[in-house]
This record gives sequence, structure tokens and C-alpha cells, in this order.
Amino acid sequence: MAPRQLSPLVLALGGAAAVLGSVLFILWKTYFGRGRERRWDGGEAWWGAEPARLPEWDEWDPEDEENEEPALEELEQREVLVLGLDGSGKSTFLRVLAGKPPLEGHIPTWGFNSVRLPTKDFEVDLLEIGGSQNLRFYWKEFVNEVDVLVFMVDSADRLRLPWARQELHKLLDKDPDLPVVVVANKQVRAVGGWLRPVGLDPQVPGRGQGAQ
Ligand SMILES: Nc1nc2c(ncn2[C@@H]2O[C@H](COP(=O)(O)OP(=O)(O)OP(=O)(O)O)[C@@H](O)[C@H]2O)c(=O)[nH]1
Ligand SMILES: [Mg+2]
Repeated sequence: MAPRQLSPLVLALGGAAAVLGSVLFILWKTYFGRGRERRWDGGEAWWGAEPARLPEWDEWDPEDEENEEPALEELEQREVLVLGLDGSGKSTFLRVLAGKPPLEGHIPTWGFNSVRLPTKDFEVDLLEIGGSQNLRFYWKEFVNEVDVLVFMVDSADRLRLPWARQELHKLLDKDPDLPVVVVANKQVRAVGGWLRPVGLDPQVPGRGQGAQ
């Protein structure tokens, strides 16, 4: 029997997904540079660093400029990849970190979304890649480029916890040394525990697990 022909719609969707992936990859490379060396040091918890504070207008004195801290462009950068299934709360997390109110309803991220947070010593770039199924394929391309992975889990979405677990473990297989923070989101709506369903032991040192 002759093999079935792929419909033009399937071909077009496949082509669009491939183009989107390539664009994502090029943008990422342009944005963060190629082959970053991970600068993780367990004793150096840079995310606890004091946020940069801009001076109040009446505090500003031009004579202080010589003693000023390095300009933002001179600061070292840290890259944080924020992944998780669609609807787990990645965009909301980034918005809240950037001091913006959460959006009403779920507006899927069809590519990526980023926030830059200055701290006293570093600039931290957080990059979300959308969690819909056709974008998950590209996640693994980025894990070796970042300093930390934040993996967002919707604690209330119990039916999809095994999928979340599977996706997380695929990423960890790709880079076993990657520092990971698992955020158990939407806990108010969840019933029961969450860490074990995603396959991580809360007692294992070296894998930070955050909970919201
Ligand atoms: N109750 C509750 N709802 C949340 C929380 N965080 C996000 N949401 C809601 O969950 C829905 C999805 O949130 P998003 O931040 O868009 O999810 P996402 O992970 O970025 O989804 P994709 O971009 O599709 O991968 C939205 O309706 C949010 O308002 C939370 O902590 N608690
Ligand atoms: Mg999103």
C-alpha cells in the first residue's frame, strides 16, 4: 500500500514550527551569546543579592559620580531559564518579578518572553519559553546555555504532573549539573503534596526547590 500523503496543512504547520524554532534559537544566541561557561558556585547565592536602588532625585550629587558603582552594562550577567508546562504560571512569575500585576486569564506565550532584573552585583536575565507542546521540543536546546533552570509546576493540575515530571527529567538528562529550582505554583488551589509527584526528593542537597 502506498504511504499516505501528508496534508498541506500538516506540512505548513510543521514548516511554521521549524521556522519558529530556528528564529527562537537565533534570537537566543544573539541575546545571550554562544556557549556560556556556567559560573555557578554553590557558595555564591547570587539571587539573594541586594537589588540595585536608584538614588532619589534629591539624593543625587554629581560629585558622587566618581565613586559610583559600575554601570549596568559593566555588570556581570546571569541567565535563568524559566520552563514548565503551558499554563503553569511562567509569564505571571516574570511579570510579578518585574513589579507588574498578573494578567487576567491565560495568554499563551508563543515564543519567548524575558525580563532583566538588575541587582547590586549582577544583571539577571530570566527567559521564559512557552510551554505548549510544539515549543517544548526546543527547551533542551537552551539548557546548556544558562546558569539556572526554574521549572514551574502547576500544583493544581494533578492530571498533568506526570508530564511535568517527564519534561523536567528530560531536561536534567540533557544537563545533569544544571542547578534547578522547582516552583510549586498555585498551591492555594492544590490539594496534597507536590514534590514527590515531580520525582524530586525535597531532602536532596544541591537541587534547590522553591515553593510559592
Ligand atoms: N491561582 C493562581 N493562578 C495563577 C498563578 N500563576 C499564574 N496563574 C494563572 O494561570 C494562568 C496561566 O498563567 P501564565 O503565567 O500565562 O502561564 P504560562 O506558564 O506562562 O503559560 P504558557 O505561556 O502557555 O506556557 C493565568 O490565568 C494566570 O493568571 C498563581 O500563583 N496562582
Ligand atoms: Mg507564558
